[in-house]
Amino acid sequence: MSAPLFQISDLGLTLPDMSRKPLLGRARRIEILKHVSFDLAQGAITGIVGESGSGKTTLGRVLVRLLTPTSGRVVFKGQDIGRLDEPALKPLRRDLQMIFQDPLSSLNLRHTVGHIVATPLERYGVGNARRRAHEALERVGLPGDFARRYPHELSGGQRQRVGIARAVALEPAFILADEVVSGLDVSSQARVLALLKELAADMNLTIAFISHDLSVIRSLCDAVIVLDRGSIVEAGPCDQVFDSPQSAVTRQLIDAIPLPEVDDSWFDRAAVAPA
Ligand SMILES: Nc1ncnc2c1ncn2[C@@H]1O[C@H](COP(=O)(O)OP(=O)(O)OP(=O)(O)O)[C@@H](O)[C@H]1O
Repeated sequence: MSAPLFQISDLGLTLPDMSRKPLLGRARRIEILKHVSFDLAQGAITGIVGESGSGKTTLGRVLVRLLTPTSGRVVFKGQDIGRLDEPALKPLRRDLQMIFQDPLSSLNLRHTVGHIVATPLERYGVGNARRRAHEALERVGLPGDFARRYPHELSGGQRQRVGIARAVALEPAFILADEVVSGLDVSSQARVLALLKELAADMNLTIAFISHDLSVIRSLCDAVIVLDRGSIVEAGPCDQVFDSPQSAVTRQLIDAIPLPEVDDSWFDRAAVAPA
């Protein structure tokens, strides 16, 4: 088995508490992440779940080093990126990509889709940026004339594909996907999830997938981490955690999964169906 892409040990993060008036001019600090330790296996999709405010997004932002940990180690490809300054991080940034929840706010609406996907490639000095952008768009199922369109001319699912194309065009080692299907209808959700699964397998991509929707996590992820108030309460292979949850927090989250909607016609069909 290959070494984990990420090894996180005893990670802690405190931030100034902006919700309260600073005492003597200094904001009180609050502990957002506490003693967080886990590995992310190379090529695996790991779900990060937990109630609102449990620290999912904060943890994700530490993984892509948008936030600097206060304590502990965040070892990525053998280097503790929590300790690196921006110049030292620069060569690693291409490997650490993000896909956002709301593609409309993360895409520059004044530019064509082709330009949006090509821009990071140009910034990293990748040759043939335009051609590679077209290839990335084809890879996510947006061929031909999509490169010439503008984000407002696309559906929500198509816009999310542009965000995915922009990330995968850089051929990163890791993608953080934070609530990326929450804004989509059920069939677009299913198509985007299938695409992520296919890309992870084809490109040996490691993905951390943050979601409040456990049914989505179950259908997509290999492993899952359950957070509660900034700490991990349970982690393991997805089937194991869902089939025999060990923590009360996990059980509550699983119990809260809504049952699929069943209308009257379902009962009619069930009544006439052979046993
Ligand atoms: N910049 C910040 N300054 C102070 N507190 C913060 C900051 N960012 C987040 N927090 C707090 O940290 C905690 C974790 O927030 P985070 O956004 O990571 O949770 P989450 O699990 O992603 O929640 P949600 O599912 O609602 O998005 C929350 O209590 C939040 O209020």
